[in-house]
Amino acid sequence: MSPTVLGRVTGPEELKKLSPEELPALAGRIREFLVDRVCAAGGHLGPNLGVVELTIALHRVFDSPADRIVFDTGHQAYVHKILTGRQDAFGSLRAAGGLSGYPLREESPHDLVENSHASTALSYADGLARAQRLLGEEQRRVVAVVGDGALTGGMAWEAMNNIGGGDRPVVVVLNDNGRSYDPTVGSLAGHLADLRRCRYRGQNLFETLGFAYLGPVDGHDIAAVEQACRLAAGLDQPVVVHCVTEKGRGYAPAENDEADHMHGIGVVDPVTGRSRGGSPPSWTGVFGQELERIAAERPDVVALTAAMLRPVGLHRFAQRFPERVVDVGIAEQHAVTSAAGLAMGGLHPVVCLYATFLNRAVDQIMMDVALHRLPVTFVLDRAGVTGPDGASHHGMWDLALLGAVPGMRVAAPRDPVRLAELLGEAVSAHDGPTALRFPKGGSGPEIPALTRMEGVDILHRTRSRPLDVLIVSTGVLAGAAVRAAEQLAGEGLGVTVVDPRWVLPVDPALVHLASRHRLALCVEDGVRAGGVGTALAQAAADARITTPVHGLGLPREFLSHGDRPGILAEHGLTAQSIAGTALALHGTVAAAHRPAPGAARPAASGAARPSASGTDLTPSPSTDLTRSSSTDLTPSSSTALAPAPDGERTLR
Ligand SMILES: Cc1ncc(C[n+]2csc(CCOP(=O)(O)OP(=O)(O)O)c2C)c(N)n1
Ligand SMILES: CC(=O)[C@@H](O)[C@H](O)COP(=O)(O)O
Ligand SMILES: [Mg+2]
Repeated sequence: MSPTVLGRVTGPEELKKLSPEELPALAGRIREFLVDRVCAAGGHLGPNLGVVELTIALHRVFDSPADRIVFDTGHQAYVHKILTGRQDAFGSLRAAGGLSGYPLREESPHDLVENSHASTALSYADGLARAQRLLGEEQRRVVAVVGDGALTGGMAWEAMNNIGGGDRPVVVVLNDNGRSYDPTVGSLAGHLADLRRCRYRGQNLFETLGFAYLGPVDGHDIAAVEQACRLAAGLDQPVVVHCVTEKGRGYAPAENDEADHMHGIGVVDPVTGRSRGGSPPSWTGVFGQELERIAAERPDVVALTAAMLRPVGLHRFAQRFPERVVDVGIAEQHAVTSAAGLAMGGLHPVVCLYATFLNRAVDQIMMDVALHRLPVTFVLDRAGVTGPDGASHHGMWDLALLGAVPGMRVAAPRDPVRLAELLGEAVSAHDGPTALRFPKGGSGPEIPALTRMEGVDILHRTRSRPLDVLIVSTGVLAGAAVRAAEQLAGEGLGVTVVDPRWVLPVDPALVHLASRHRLALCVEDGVRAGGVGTALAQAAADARITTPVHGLGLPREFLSHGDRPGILAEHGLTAQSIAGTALALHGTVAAAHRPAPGAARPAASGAARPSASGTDLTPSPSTDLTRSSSTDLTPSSSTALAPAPDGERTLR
């Protein structure tokens, strides 16, 4: 096997020059390359090992980027990246500023769609094919590569309906590894299994819907896939090329991994396929265990997942209560409305999703659940900054979206103890929907409260000082907020840190607390605009409270990939930055209200005042105090500060 065959492929043109005899060696080298790089960086290994030959064939038959190749979901596009000139960038896979784990237009003209949310490729393909026809560019082919899992999504069938009903020659390459859904999940799995066994030649769903059908093709036989694709490319109608592949192929640890053939992995030892170090209990694990405990006492509790049984922590629940867990496939919208039906029927459904995938089902949450005030609990894993999966995976929109849903109560546990407590409260609610959000990764230590006041946990207070700053911390930012308060206390400020636990809608107790302070700062691991800070500012304005309310969170932008701590730091969500922001804001507020007739008004400045302790308390990068502060969420700029009266030194 020539080690240089991979190095020679610097783009599709070079790939096309290889002889058929050289291709098995190329496939072997690509597999070695994938195992080496993905085990070192983490990422999607199994899906890519399964599409090596298929992707080689696609790039030899079609002429990308003139022909449009759209990868559904995009987690299986590593081989495509290798073949389109990006081998050298794999050392930085999924790291900040490095190669994205999904197609990314700025990386290459061969990348069309920046995705990760499944089941969209056929719709893109439909639109691209229509556009080409209208523009007279029909010599360009449109190819959608879609997995059997992605094909369980409703959008895929909305597109199939349109494509099959027309005569646009879209080529649908179905990458069927039979892995991404439980055969009991749906009837589609059974139909594909029948097609794989060449049965039901007279009852082919794709043909019935207006597609030509080529297959089943051995997806690891490059010549066979090439032949089928060339045939498909010559047809003047929509066509499905049904390729049968094996997820994780060619790497024993992935082939033998029962979970999902090493679908998505962290950093692992390439020899064993196992991670080298132990990791602390994950939020997901704590949740799964607690739901199982609750379900043992509450026969009405049922769980739903959209093709993510293990990733959302329901594996053990499913083993123990197989009748009480529903995996709907990649079908978040259906999951939500089906949960509404379960609730109408007298059960308490717990819909377990990644926060980013909640976006798919906002209308269903609003109209099918909330309008009917149904007791459905949404558990949003991977909320906030997720990290290496990038822009489409950060679960940063949920607070803003759910904040708009009438009757929705949202909780954000700060530690595993609160997760258990809040989950219990959520499934005890009978009069409307509830949601719980927590991030990706390890759950961390308990953060005890000093006291609980009207359901709000007081995490820190400086009793002997004036009440300068109220920090409202949401969820896991509590630890950073408390450390920030300790730094601020060292600077002579009186600071209170509270964790409302139920963050939306805003608890009136928070508004009252804000009124006792000169300044309120809300910190959240979500988009700032429309989040908890915005809601608190609105509630304060409605109550005619004049304390300025500032928000510290994520900007309304698509944030690229990197590691979670790095991204949080970049956006001012560390103890140091929270303290710096609070200090700077407090300085501005105090200066603005210092009566100094004749004295020059101090210019508002983004710089924190010099630190007595010598600590650099630079405000967060998102706090620009020289402009009308982008973080000032107080609705009316004319509101004046009303300091707490003298003597009001304790919380009430
Ligand atoms: C809307 C949405 N929900 C859930 C997911 C999580 N997810 C990522 S890949 C995947 C399985 C996809 O299966 P398939 O398309 O067959 O690809 P395979 O991994 O088998 O290659 C799922 C459920 C997603 N990406 N998008
Ligand atoms: C493509 C996709 O949506 C999932 O595979 C996701 O990348 C997994 O993320 P986690 O690694 O956080 O489970
Ligand atoms: Mg699959």
